[in-house]
Amino acid sequence: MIKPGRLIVVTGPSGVGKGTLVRLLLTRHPQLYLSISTTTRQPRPHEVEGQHYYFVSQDTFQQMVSADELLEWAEYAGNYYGTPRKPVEQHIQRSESVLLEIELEGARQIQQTFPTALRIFILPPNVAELEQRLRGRGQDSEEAIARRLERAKAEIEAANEFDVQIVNDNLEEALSKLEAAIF
Ligand SMILES: Nc1nc2c(ncn2[C@@H]2O[C@H](COP(=O)(O)OP(=O)(O)O)[C@@H](O)[C@H]2O)c(=O)[nH]1
Ligand SMILES: Nc1ncnc2c1ncn2[C@@H]1O[C@H](COP(=O)(O)OP(=O)(O)O)[C@@H](O)[C@H]1O
Repeated sequence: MIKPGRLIVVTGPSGVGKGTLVRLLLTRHPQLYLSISTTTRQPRPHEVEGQHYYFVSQDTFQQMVSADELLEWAEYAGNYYGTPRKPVEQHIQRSESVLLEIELEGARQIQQTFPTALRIFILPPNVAELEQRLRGRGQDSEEAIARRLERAKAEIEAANEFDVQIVNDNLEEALSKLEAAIF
């Protein structure tokens, strides 16, 4: 069984399927708490405030950084993203396990502040498939897709820094590997 109150970080390039895997994981294991990030990115049409993200202005984000309200934060493809500190600490204190779905720089910060966190990197079968998934998702502009792909190369090179690497080729198989890593 998973140790109570554990922090689990899931990282990987945009479009690799992190969100899909994490959603499925939560359906099967509702005892896991998924941290809801704060971002300066504009909401996508289906995204709901407080469910997918807390959408804030740059000023508000900066104030949160200054007040040390974020456990980690990073700039990604022209926007800022960060993990609100309080809910994570509260759940960990209650011995509940917390999932963070964040990018590489944030995962590196967590390595410093929470060295016992379990850090998992999700890889695509190949970069062409990653690009297809980003386009197929149909959520981002050409410019946003290009920035995500550019960032993806450096991210994939850092996969070995993580405790576990999982290739998301077949979704069910990747989900099973994710469960095996956590539980
Ligand atoms: N460091 C950090 N990264 C985050 C946070 N929330 C989301 N991200 C990452 O920011 C990147 C962009 O997220 P998003 O714009 O939602 O695009 P998507 O992941 O491709 O759907 C992804 O790699 C997310 O995992 C956060 O709180 N901190
Ligand atoms: N194993 C997979 N095989 C094929 N398509 C996938 C797989 N996993 C996810 N996808 C699709 O890829 C796209 C990006 O997935 P998403 O979960 O939004 O990625 P991320 O959260 O890492 O940016 C979505 O359209 C999703 O349905």
